[in-house]
Amino acid sequence: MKSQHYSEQTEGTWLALEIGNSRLHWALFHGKSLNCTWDTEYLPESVIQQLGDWGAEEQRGRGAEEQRSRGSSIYPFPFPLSPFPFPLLLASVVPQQTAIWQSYPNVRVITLEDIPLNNIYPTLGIDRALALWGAGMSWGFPMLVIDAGTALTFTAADGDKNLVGGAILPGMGLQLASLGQKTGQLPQLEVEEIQLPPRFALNTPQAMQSGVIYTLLAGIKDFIDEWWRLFPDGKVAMKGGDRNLLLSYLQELYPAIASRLIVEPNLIFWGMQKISMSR
Ligand SMILES: Nc1ncnc2c1ncn2[C@@H]1O[C@H](COP(=O)(O)OP(=O)(O)O)[C@@H](O)[C@H]1O
Ligand SMILES: CC(C)(COP(=O)(O)O)[C@@H](O)C(=O)NCCC(=O)O
Ligand SMILES: [K+]
Repeated sequence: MKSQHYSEQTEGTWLALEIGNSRLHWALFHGKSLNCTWDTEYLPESVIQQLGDWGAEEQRGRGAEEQRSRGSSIYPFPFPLSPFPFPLLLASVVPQQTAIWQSYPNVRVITLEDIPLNNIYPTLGIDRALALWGAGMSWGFPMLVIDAGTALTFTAADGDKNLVGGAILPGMGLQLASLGQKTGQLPQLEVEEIQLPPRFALNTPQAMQSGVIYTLLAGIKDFIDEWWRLFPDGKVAMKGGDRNLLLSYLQELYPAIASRLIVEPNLIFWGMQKISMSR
């Protein structure tokens, strides 16, 4: 569990949770200021229920630190929380997970209605809408967001905050995993922080890496080229667990594109911040 600096201030403190298809993404806010972020695995339902119990214990005067040592070993916070439970703003693209988080004592689930983009279609992923809103409101529209997560998504809005649309494809991890799972002879590979593989590979793992990486990069370049043809001054922001690896490859293969990218892991949290401020 990786965390940034945490300060001991609790006034107007709230938690933001984005539930992706691979893991949970957390942020702690004091009012509108983002204090720290961290990622965890999905939590067992019993732990989520325990969070409410911890809140009650806290009110009876037991410290969160003590609860952490007594309680479950799966304590989801990189610091003691007190007073607890903080209000939780939740955005999820995993309905089963959304359902089990309803037991959290003070939760508000963000829906597409909360996001002031025009032309949204009803099944648009809330993570895509929030990231686009957070990026556009922070860096300006027109904005194209590339989310290099479980799925790799492109999501764009024009200068009037109208959704232009986007695209969805399997992310790097998913492409490698599906090759391993759906074939008889290909190994299970995971995303590794490796140098660009040889384009024409002479062994199986490198052939899989070459195929996935070079076609992914060519596809990203093609979408960005088309975006700039439509919106020459349009901005491009990239987020998601594979963003840094993809950025390093883009810097090597397409430096002119890489130099114009805004790479920012917290786009969804900026979107949540804007929404929480306008309520
Ligand atoms: N600790 C980790 N757990 C899972 N995925 C990780 C981790 N660190 C890096 N990744 C990369 O992040 C990608 C998933 O991106 P992420 O933005 O976390 O997904 P999601 O938001 O869909 O849950 C995977 O393809 C993987 O390569
Ligand atoms: C495309 C997604 C699966 C991406 O999820 P992620 O990889 O970020 O976990 C998610 O945004 C989703 O379920 N979208 C609904 C369909 C749509 O956006 O059109
Ligand atoms: K995501």
